[in-house]
Amino acid sequence: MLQIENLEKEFIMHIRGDAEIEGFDCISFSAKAGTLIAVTGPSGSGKSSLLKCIYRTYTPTGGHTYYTCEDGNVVDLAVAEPWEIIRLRATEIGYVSQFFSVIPRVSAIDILTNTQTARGIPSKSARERAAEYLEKVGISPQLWDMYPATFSGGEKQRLNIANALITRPRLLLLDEPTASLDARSKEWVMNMILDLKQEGAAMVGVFHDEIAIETLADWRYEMRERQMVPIDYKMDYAQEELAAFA
Ligand SMILES: Nc1ncnc2c1ncn2[C@@H]1O[C@H](COP(=O)(O)OP(=O)(O)OP(=O)(O)O)[C@@H](O)[C@H]1O
Repeated sequence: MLQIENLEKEFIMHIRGDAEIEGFDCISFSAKAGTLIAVTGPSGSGKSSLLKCIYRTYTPTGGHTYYTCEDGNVVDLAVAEPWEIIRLRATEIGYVSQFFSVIPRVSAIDILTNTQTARGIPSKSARERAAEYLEKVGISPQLWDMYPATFSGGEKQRLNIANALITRPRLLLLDEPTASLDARSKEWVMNMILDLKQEGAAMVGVFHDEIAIETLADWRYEMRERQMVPIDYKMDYAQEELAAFA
């Protein structure tokens, strides 16, 4: 469903005399329907930038991100027109950011309701589903009509995840979805991610949490020296590729 070929990103800082900051180089991997690719690696190695390049928050410097749409068409997200990216984000591709930017003066239940009505779902069923998802991620009913600006970090993160999952995306990008969650919240969130995976979604997620990786990931890569190296013992070819890299 997602085939990434030689994707690269370099940041040119025009206001700093065109200084170059290295992102990543020559990244290739694929994510099939119903699988999750976990990306690990040290801080600053380019993990979030990779997800942002796939989602096209950042424009890659080179390479391809072939995505097979629900209608069977293949779109190269790396070079697709902005209108196409907006359309796919509205219908098929979800993203859970590392930090949730709260919409001011919109309640938690309205955020989840609006996400669905914007996709044409009637408001009554959208609201019912919003309540169901708030319950699933363990947000107390007394908070449903509150503004998330006052929520704890973990509550904001759970709302963030519910907001991405409620649209049932076919491709989901997750940037440290279980960071800042306690064990119980982590379990709720992991179960919801597993449900979506079983429905056939393809996922790429940045993780630091070993339990989440063990529970959710089918393939595991590490960002090392600007490249993505397979490190999962479950993968037959991983050792070979690792040997070639060393
Ligand atoms: N918009 C940007 N402009 C310039 N440099 C950027 C930008 N975004 C990221 N970078 C740089 O790219 C490098 C990789 O950053 P990135 O956020 O992708 O790392 P990361 O592996 O996700 O780190 P962490 O685990 O700490 O979140 C860093 O050196 C960062 O400063």
